[in-house]
Amino acid sequence: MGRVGVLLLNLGGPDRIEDVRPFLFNLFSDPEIIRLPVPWLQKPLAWLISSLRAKKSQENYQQIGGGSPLRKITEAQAEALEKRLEEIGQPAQIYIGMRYWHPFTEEAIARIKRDQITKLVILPLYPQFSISTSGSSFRVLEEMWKQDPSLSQIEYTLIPSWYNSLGYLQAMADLIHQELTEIANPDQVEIFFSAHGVPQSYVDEAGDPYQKEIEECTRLIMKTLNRPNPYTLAYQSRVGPVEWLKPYTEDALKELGEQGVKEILVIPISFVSEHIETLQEIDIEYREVAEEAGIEDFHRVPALNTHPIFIDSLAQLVVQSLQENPCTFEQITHPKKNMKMYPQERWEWGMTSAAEVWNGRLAMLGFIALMIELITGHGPLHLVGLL
Ligand SMILES: C=CC1=C(C)c2cc3[nH]c(cc4nc(cc5[nH]c(cc1n2)c(C)c5CCC(=O)O)C(CCC(=O)O)=C4C)c(C)c3C=C
Ligand SMILES: [Fe+2]
Ligand SMILES: [Fe+2]
Repeated sequence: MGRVGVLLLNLGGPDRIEDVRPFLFNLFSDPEIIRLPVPWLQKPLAWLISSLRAKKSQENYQQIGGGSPLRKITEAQAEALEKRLEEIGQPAQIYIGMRYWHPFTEEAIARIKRDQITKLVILPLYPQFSISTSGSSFRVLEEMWKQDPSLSQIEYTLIPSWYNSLGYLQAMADLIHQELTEIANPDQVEIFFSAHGVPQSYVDEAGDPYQKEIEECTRLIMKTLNRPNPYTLAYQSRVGPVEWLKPYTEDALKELGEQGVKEILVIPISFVSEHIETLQEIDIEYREVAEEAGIEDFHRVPALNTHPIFIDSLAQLVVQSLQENPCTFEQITHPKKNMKMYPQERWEWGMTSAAEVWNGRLAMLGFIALMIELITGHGPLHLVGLL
C-alpha cells in the first residue's frame, strides 16, 4: 500500500498568553471566518479586531491556566490513534495540521513530503462540516496542492464529516451515560446540547450544511443514548453584530430557567477536545447565566479527548476511507449544490463592475471609520460588542 499517513486537521489555539493576539490575527485573516466582499480589507480588519479583542481574550485564557490545551490534547489523540491503527493492522504515520496556530497545516505538509508518504487520509477533528472549520482547512490544502506539483504524487482522500459514525455516537452516549449515573434523579435532567454557532448567512446564503449536520447529530446521539430525558439544542460563542444560528445558548438557558427546569447536563458537540469554549465559556460564563436563571444544578459532560471508543472510531474511519474511492478537494470545495466555499469570488454584490466600485468606496469609508474607532475607543464595533 505504500507509506500511509493520516493528517488530523484542527483549529489550533494559543499555547501562551503572548500568542493570543497573533492567533486572533490569523483567525480573523481567514475569509471563511469574516466573509468580506473585498479581499484587501481582510488583513487591516484582522489586525484591528485582533489588537482590540486581545485583552478580553487573554483574560479568558488566563482563567483556564494561561493558554489553550488544544495542542497537547490533539497530540495525545494523534498518539492514541497511531497506536490503535497499529493494533488493528493498519500502520500509519499521524500528522497534525492546525489552521491558526502551531503546528500549522503548512508544517504538517512539509513533514509529509519529507517522510515520502504516498497515501494520505485527511481527517478533520470536527465531527460536523462547516465552511468555517473543515472547509477552511480544505481550502488551504487545495491551494497547496495547486501551487506544489510534487504533492500530486500523494494519493489523498478527504473525510468531510463523520458526526453519524457509529463509534463516535457510542462514545458520546457513553460519556453522557457515565455523567448521568452520578446524578440522583437522572431521568429528570434536561440534556442541553451546546454547539458552536456560525452566522445564519453561512447556512442561508452560502449553503453551509453545518446546522443540518448538528441537528441530525443530536438526534442520533439521543437515539444511541436511548433514555427518556428531554433535550434542547442551542448555539454558543457568537462573535460580532450579525445574526447567528439560534437559539443562542444564553437565551435557551434563561428560557429553561423560566420553565422551572432545575438541573441540566451540558454537552458540547462541535468539538472533540477541551478548549477555551468548554473550560471558560461553558464552565464559567454559562454556568453563571444558568444559576441566575434559577437552574440549581449545572453539570457538563467532558470532551471526548482520548476516549478509547472515540479513538477506535477514528481508526475505523481511516481504514474505511482507504478502502473506498478517494474523496477529492474538487468534490467538497466545488460541490454541485449551491455551496459558496470561496466568499470573495462568489458573493453576488462583487459581480458587476458598478458594484465593485461601490464596494471599494464603502470599504474605504469603513476603513476610515475603523481607524477612528481604534484611536478613540468609541464607535459601532464597540457598541455591538465585536471589540
Ligand atoms: C466547530 C467548531 C467551531 C466553529 C464552527 C467556529 C466558528 C467560528 N469561530 C469564530 C470566532 C472565534 N473562534 C475562536 C476560538 C475557537 N473556535 C473554535 C471552534 C469553532 N469555531 C475553537 C475550538 C476555538 C478555541 C481554540 C482554543 O484556543 O482553545 C475565537 C478565539 C477565542 C475568543 O477570543 O473568543 C474566536 C474569536 C467565528 C467568527 C466563527 C464562524 C464564522
Ligand atoms: Fe471559533
Ligand atoms: Fe468561538
